[in-house]
Amino acid sequence: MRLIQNMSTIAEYPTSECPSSRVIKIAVIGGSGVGKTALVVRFLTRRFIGDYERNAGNLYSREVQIDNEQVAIQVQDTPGVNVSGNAPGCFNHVTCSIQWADAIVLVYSVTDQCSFDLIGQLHQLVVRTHSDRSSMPPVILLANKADLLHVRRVDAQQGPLLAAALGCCFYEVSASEDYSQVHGAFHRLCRDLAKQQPPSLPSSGSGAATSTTPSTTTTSEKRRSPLIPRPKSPNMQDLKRRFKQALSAKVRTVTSV
Ligand SMILES: Nc1nc2c(ncn2[C@@H]2O[C@H](COP(=O)(O)OP(=O)(O)OP(=O)(O)O)[C@@H](O)[C@H]2O)c(=O)[nH]1
Repeated sequence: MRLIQNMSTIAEYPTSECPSSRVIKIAVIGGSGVGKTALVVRFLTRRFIGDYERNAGNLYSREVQIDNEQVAIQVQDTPGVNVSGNAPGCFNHVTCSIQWADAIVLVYSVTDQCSFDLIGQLHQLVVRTHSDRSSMPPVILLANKADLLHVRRVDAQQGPLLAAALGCCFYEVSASEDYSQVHGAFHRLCRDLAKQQPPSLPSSGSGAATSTTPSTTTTSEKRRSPLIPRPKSPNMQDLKRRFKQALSAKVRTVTSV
């Protein structure tokens, strides 16, 4: 029960009610099962939760302190992309999330060579999606599941080489074992973004995605089309339900031992 209450600290703010002057939007993209949800939840709550249903795309928000400034972070978790091809809805969601975001986190798992091979294509998608803009959003590359050494399939050198080729920062992390690595990667991205964006007035409605009042939009929002739909509405009920499921599964395991 306490855990579930703590989850409410991932607060959601319709942007009009957001107390922060700055809103940072991050999209997390990668292959299926690479640990995108685990990473997002780890960053936002410090907790690792092992059991997730396949993610259809949830938006998480919370307030964090960056360089003595209160910043609202919105993180869009996107459906996993498959090498074998996804339903068009998945690509629409991913593309939409890329359009919406101020920064992109590309994720692969060190246990899954296919997820590594996908990164080049996903980076291309980011480049194409932002081709009409003057600048690319900052991108970082995360190699997740570093704790699973015995089933590693992607060499440790491959990640940094790919990141250098793509011109982005690289972090090898483990959502399950090490909070500080995960926090370090996301926090650095937020700091870089916060430096780029001047503090702005709270934006209207649900942000860039649905803004129809250019006079109140932020600098980063001005770059974006008002026609871009917001990827997917926040769904805390869904997250709390998953939390309950994970907890009751653990209780069942304990009582059956
Ligand atoms: N050992 C280990 N397992 C992890 C790690 N991160 C995630 N997992 C596990 O990997 C599985 C998939 O994690 P998710 O966070 O659901 O992955 P996802 O990328 O959101 O998956 P989709 O929603 O299907 O695309 C879960 O069983 C997690 O417990 C990690 O760092 N180490």
